[in-house]
Amino acid sequence: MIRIDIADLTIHRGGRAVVAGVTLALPSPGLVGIIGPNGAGKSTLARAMAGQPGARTGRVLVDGTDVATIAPARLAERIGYLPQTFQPHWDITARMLIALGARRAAGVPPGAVEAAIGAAGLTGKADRPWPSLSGGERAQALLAAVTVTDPPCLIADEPGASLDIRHRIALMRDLRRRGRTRLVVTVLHDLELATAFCDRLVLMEGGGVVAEGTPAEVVASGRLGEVFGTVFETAVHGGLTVARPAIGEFLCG
Ligand SMILES: Nc1ncnc2c1ncn2[C@@H]1O[C@H](COP(=O)(O)OP(=O)(O)OP(=O)(O)O)[C@@H](O)[C@H]1O
Repeated sequence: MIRIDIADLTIHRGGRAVVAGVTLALPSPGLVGIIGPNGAGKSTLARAMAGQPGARTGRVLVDGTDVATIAPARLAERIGYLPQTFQPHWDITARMLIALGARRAAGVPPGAVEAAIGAAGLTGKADRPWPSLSGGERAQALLAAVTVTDPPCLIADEPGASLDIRHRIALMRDLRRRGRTRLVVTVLHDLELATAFCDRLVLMEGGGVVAEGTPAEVVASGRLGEVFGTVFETAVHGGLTVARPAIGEFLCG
């Protein structure tokens, strides 16, 4: 189990606050989605949670300890961070990347790399040069490299961006399963999947948190349409509130 608390966090980039006075409590377990329009500060917040050093005011606490004071090796064992983009400029294969990921933590069982390759659907492709993998295959390999150690906390920035819909749904199911016993924080642009699968949502705009709670609470806040500048329709499936852009409104308008 792990707990991340963010206390009045402000991060400046390019002379302005791109994360502005954010206070959040993220207790484990659970799947938390960070949503918001482009430039809202989601990735900057996710990186700060993962311990990226840099000038800031306020604090990110991991189990009550300021993340800035935790040794990198210890942090790597506790938090797996999947960046939005990753472009190796050396010759690497998926197997090498996943094996490197496995070295972040002690006690990773023998066979974990092979199992992760299989679970990521990369059997037969794991020894190919990185550039020969498709965008979706690379995304699966990256996620496997981060989750191979089964960290108590996974922070993933748009992990499904290059996946087709079947794989995106499979990914969300996997994150939700992981979120039953771990803390999973993921930046998401697909609001339908975010509202359907996440336990909690954090809606950001202009560096601040404008709504936070269960998907039903965030939808009920009425801020989604305002923040994204679009019209949403909501549906309730089996007690879950799912929001999606009302595409029909635009086709007819
Ligand atoms: N080094 C930097 N210098 C200047 N501005 C920066 C820097 N890093 C980030 N920003 C700005 O900070 C804001 C927040 O960026 P961030 O990547 O956190 O947004 P985001 O919500 O993840 O966006 P997206 O959905 O487009 O990925 C953006 O306006 C970005 O241009």
